[in-house]
Amino acid sequence: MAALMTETSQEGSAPSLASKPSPWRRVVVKLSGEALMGAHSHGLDMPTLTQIAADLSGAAALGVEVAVVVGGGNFFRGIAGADKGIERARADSIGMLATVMNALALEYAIEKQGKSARALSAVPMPSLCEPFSRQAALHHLGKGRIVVLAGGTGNPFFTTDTGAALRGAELSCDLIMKATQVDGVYSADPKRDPAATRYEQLTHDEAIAKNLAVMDTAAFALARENRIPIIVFSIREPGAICSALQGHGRYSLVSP
Ligand SMILES: Nc1ncnc2c1ncn2[C@@H]1O[C@H](COP(=O)(O)OP(=O)(O)OP(=O)(O)O)[C@@H](O)[C@H]1O
Ligand SMILES: O=c1ccn([C@@H]2O[C@H](COP(=O)(O)O)[C@@H](O)[C@H]2O)c(=O)[nH]1
Repeated sequence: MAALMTETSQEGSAPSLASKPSPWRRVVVKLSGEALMGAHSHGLDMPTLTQIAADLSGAAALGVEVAVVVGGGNFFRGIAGADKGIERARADSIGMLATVMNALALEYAIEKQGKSARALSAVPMPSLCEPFSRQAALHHLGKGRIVVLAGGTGNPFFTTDTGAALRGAELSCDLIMKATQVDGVYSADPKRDPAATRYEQLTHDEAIAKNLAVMDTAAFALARENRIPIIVFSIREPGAICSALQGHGRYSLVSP
């Protein structure tokens, strides 16, 4: 396990995780729904799903217990539905269903890699997958299975970022890995502001105070309260999850 915390410097200028006193034992990966659509404008791209499933399997092979909270932005976001006139709580229900679709696809793709996986949903739908419970998740993690968590928190008016922070806390994860479209936390949304500058390291307090919207405030606050560090990195790079776990690659570290 200590091998995960390599003493070598990273390829980029991101901060070293090598100084963390204990190695990563259990992590929660927040996987953007949009990451699953590849070059398409929505939906699932099988080669991309396969690549991410291989990366997650590789992470488990490093000896890390891996839980994945999957987003739904490739299919539906509640806020977008509300903008079109759907009552927000109802729109969020549709959004949560989107995350279940992604979780089922990801569970399948991981199993195709020869790695055992279990999808657990915060919105019970037992004919499709197991309902989420802390006990069930810990049981599967203990068996070495990759746990794919669907439905976010199970409640409207939240996002899967908050779901990841919540599951990170209740499953005693020692790291939240935000696998997204950008390679770190910026001073502003880099997709909208080309002058935005990238942080190598910052605190939860700074992320909240400066309203850095790569994750929502509730997620940053929950992680801060439970003293869980977050790394933000681009999932577009093949093997990005394994690299980040080994302290390589480009990421921003958010820590207490
Ligand atoms: N300060 C910032 N630093 C970095 N990215 C930011 C910042 N502010 C906004 N963003 C945007 O946040 C996005 C990531 O969060 P977003 O919530 O959109 O996606 P997600 O939660 O990863 O996944 P999903 O596709 O499932 O909704 C980035 O792609 C980036 O454009
Ligand atoms: O706890 C939650 C998590 C998610 N939702 C709804 O699902 C969509 C998709 O999730 P993303 O985090 O945006 O990928 C989200 O927009 C919400 O509508 C939810 O209601 N509760």
